[in-house]
Amino acid sequence: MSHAWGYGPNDGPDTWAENFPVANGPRQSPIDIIPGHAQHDPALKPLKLKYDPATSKGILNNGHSFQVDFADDDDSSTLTGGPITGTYRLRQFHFHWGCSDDQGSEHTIAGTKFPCELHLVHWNTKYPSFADAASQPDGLAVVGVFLKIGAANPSLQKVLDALDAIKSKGKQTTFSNFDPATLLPGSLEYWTYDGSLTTPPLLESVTWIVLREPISVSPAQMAKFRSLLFSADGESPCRMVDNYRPPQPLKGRKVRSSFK
Ligand SMILES: COc1ccc(C[C@@]2(O)NC(=S)NC2=O)c(OC)c1
Ligand SMILES: [Zn+2]
Repeated sequence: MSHAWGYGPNDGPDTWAENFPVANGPRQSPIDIIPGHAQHDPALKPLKLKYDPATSKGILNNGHSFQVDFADDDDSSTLTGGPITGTYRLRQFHFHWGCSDDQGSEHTIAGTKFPCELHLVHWNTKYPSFADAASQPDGLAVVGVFLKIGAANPSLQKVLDALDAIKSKGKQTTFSNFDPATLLPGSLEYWTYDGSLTTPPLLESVTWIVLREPISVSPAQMAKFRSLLFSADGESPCRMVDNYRPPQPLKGRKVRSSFK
């Protein structure tokens, strides 16, 4: 049985627990990060992100967001270091955004919302596949990057230029030779905590690594995100906006920082 879920008044985040009871679990994401409550952990290692542009394959409108998918059959594009042990392979990246520039991110910083948030999804190679890893408590590691209104971002523009080809749900096209490292800020300082996927099935398998420094996005570039549709061809058009889950209860979890 397919459990249709979305971000609207009848199928949005407040309804997800009906079909996915883990929505009320002990390690749900996103959260509101309060910098003064985070504890600096000097044992945390620097993040090491090694990405090969040759691994980028395609870009897809999945009806909830859009994602850029990567070849993950070897260790060409990986995350190591940081709070994780071992090697995690890059699987995909995607975004969450709002209907206006005053909302859209999933994580918030002392209540502050950003207009957009990038998620770079990696899976633990101690497991045989992404699908196996997604059900394990140490299976995934997601790097979250905030987007803040400012100058137009040339690297992001390469991604946005592909959106006309994937306007509606189910559309995809090739997206080759893209280096996701060009979407990272200058500093890789981060907060980290144990959490979950932020859409159904909301699996509690994510080590979150949220970067402190945002990247820039222009108002015109935000308008491009909002040109996408949740709906498929032939359905009544529904603009893809506000595809974010609000912060969830911390339930005693500690948030650590890699910086003082
Ligand atoms: C079954 O595996 C899944 C399912 C959904 C997502 C997407 C998402 O729920 N997770 C994050 S993080 N943001 C999201 O929107 C996923 O991403 C790793 C993996
Ligand atoms: Zn996400």
